[in-house]
Amino acid sequence: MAATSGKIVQFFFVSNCHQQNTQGRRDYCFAPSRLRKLAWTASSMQFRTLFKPQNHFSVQRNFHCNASASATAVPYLDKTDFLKLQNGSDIRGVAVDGVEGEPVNLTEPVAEAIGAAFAAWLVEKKKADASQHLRVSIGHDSRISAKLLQNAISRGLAGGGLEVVHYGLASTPAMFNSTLTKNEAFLCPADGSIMITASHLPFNRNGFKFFTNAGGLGKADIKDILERAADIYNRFTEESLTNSERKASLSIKKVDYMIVYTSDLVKAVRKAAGNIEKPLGGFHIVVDAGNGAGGFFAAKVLEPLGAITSGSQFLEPDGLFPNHIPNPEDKTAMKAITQAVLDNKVDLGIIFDTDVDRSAAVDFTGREFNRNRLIALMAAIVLEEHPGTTIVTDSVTSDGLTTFIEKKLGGRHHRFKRGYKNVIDEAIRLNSIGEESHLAIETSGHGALKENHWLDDGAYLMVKILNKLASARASGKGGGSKVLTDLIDGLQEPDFAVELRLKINQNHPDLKGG
Ligand SMILES: O=P(O)(O)OC[C@H]1O[C@H](O)[C@H](O)[C@@H](O)[C@@H]1O
Repeated sequence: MAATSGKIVQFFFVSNCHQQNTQGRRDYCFAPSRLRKLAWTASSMQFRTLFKPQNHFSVQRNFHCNASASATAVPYLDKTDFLKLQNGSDIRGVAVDGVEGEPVNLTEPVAEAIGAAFAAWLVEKKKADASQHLRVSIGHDSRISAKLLQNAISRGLAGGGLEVVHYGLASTPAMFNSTLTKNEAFLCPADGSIMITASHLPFNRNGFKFFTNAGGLGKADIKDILERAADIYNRFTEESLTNSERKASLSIKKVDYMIVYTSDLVKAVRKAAGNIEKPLGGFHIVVDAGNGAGGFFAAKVLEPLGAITSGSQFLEPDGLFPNHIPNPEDKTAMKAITQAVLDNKVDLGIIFDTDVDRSAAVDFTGREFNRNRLIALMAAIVLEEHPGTTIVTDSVTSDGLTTFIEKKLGGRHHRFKRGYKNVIDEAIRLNSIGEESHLAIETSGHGALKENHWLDDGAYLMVKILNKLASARASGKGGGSKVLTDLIDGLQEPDFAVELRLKINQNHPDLKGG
């Protein structure tokens, strides 16, 4: 294996893979813990490409992974191992081996147990009896471990008696949307939905976000599911694993749900523009999907609306994220989309994170609409529609933003705990106690609107911005994205802002008892 720079790492999936050495011998690899039962099949797929992923390791893609686990190997894990996979209201773990100090903990059997646990949780939640076949939709982003985890979690769901529908490459907001859509031709609505993603985290991570039509699952639900998963996992037998695999092979269906989701976005822009077929005709807009799942936005949303999208970049899914981290909070990512805007002399640039629940934009001069500026822009748009409404944001927003929302726009700025689910739940709570709020948004680029079912959707935020562009032109105001820039005129910006994130060791003795 040759190195081009830095450290050489050969990546392989620990849970269910083998590497083939030069003599053609297969070396099986498993998580280094107490093995209770062990047997994997060896059907394989192989990748051989030299590339340089986002973490600057030089890596030769040379690994072989089973498409399915046919039988019965589960190393012993206890409840705490499962609970460590909780990341707020998501599940996140390491799914690909090879990064020093980051052993795989999101293996296929673990994912299968989580699927079975979600099935049991959902049946209980929906008070479904055995005759009702609840339906769960599953989508994933571009990560290299996506397919294996999809198949594993599907086995858990199918084993639990649920109908499983695969959407393939999808966005997180589309998955939530599938629980709301009523369209039997696309097997909707789904009773539950799972997005396989670790958002903007490095390529070796992966995880799950869960939805019902009531929204994303909260922290308590995730803990409940992980506790159930630990019990299920340690009760796995050869027979139960074979049975769930058989059920999965008989029951999994596939649909291209992104057709429904993207056409809803297109309809929303057309409607806001007074039912014009191509309200973005003549606008030149570039998209940077960072090789995540958001590439659809150029061809499936902007182009049908009439926009030119040439110069868009990193639209092809590549789970090694070879160009930049797909995250609008990341400086390199913002620099990349800004450069694309300036090089192509376009009206607007749009950037998404890997699973498209975060977004940001760049105006024609290269000015970034991210962090406080994105919130100010969205607040200006929403406050025009709902004068006086409360804008709920995360806690690290600037005082200049508060002044802008309250003094210039006439709204109220309600700062709350960081975390997209926290700000959304807070906005819903405020409405329930009589304080009107139409927007919950974070500096991270996550944002949800009341008019869109509080769906945390980076693509919908961009739709609101596109509506503004289209309506400004329809009313005779030209100037491309200047209309957006003008909306945040008067926003005071901090001269200097730096964010420090401290790694806290949860097991440190100083944290005990306090
Ligand atoms: O799902 P993600 O895009 O990773 O975001 C989930 C959360 O990640 C981090 O904790 C950020 O600080 C939060 O602002 C964000 O809500």
